[in-house]
Amino acid sequence: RKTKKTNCLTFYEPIHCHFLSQVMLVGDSGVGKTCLLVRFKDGAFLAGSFISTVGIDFRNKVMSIDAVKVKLQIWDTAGQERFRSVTHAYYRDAHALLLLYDVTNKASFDNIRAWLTEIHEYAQQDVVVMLLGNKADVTHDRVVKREEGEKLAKEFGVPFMETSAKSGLNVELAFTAVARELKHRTMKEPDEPKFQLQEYVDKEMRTAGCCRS
Ligand SMILES: Nc1nc2c(ncn2[C@@H]2O[C@H](COP(=O)(O)OP(=O)(O)OP(=O)(O)O)[C@@H](O)[C@H]2O)c(=O)[nH]1
Repeated sequence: RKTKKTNCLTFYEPIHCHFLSQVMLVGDSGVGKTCLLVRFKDGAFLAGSFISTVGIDFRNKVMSIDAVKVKLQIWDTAGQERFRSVTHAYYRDAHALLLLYDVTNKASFDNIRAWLTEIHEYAQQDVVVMLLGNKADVTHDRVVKREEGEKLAKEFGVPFMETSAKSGLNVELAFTAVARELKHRTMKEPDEPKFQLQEYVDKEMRTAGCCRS
């Protein structure tokens, strides 16, 4: 039996099943969007001087979710204000948005409300949004507590976790969770319950024994 939106043969050949999803990284300049993507794609950290993204860049990564191949096309957007009109044009086609702030930069956290307004204005209504507090490896210069991130995410009804492109903390998990949500939305049976993204990440973090104090 073929599913409607994909070319998946769900019962007979699940491994041949695949679909493409667009995931967009957004947030202020310098929060670590490019580094998060490089960590996810190549397993490395871009140390050294900070080169700001110009316009938009993208990379693909195929993930296997329950024997289904989910190809993520990940768009790394420029956080700088002067490229905003370029990024606006891409929102409409995004299936998921990873919205980042930097836990060592209060302004990047305060700007999350403005980013969410912009998402509301330009993205599809049912877009998956996840808030990420990046640079969680930094201890001495941290100015945004994890609880503050959780509170803001709750207020806007979006899932949340802290990440570190430097140490790799929760990077794979953030993309896996989004890929699972997208796979679920695309392939779910009518009577199947909704995928609970926050529950999934909390459970995975508990299993890994990390990140919740
Ligand atoms: N300690 C630490 N530094 C990080 C982390 N992620 C990124 N950085 C540093 O933060 C700076 C900015 O990272 P980028 O990934 O280029 O930031 P960006 O959000 O892509 O910036 P724009 O392209 O201007 O939008 C770089 O100097 C990185 O080395 C992290 O998780 N921990």
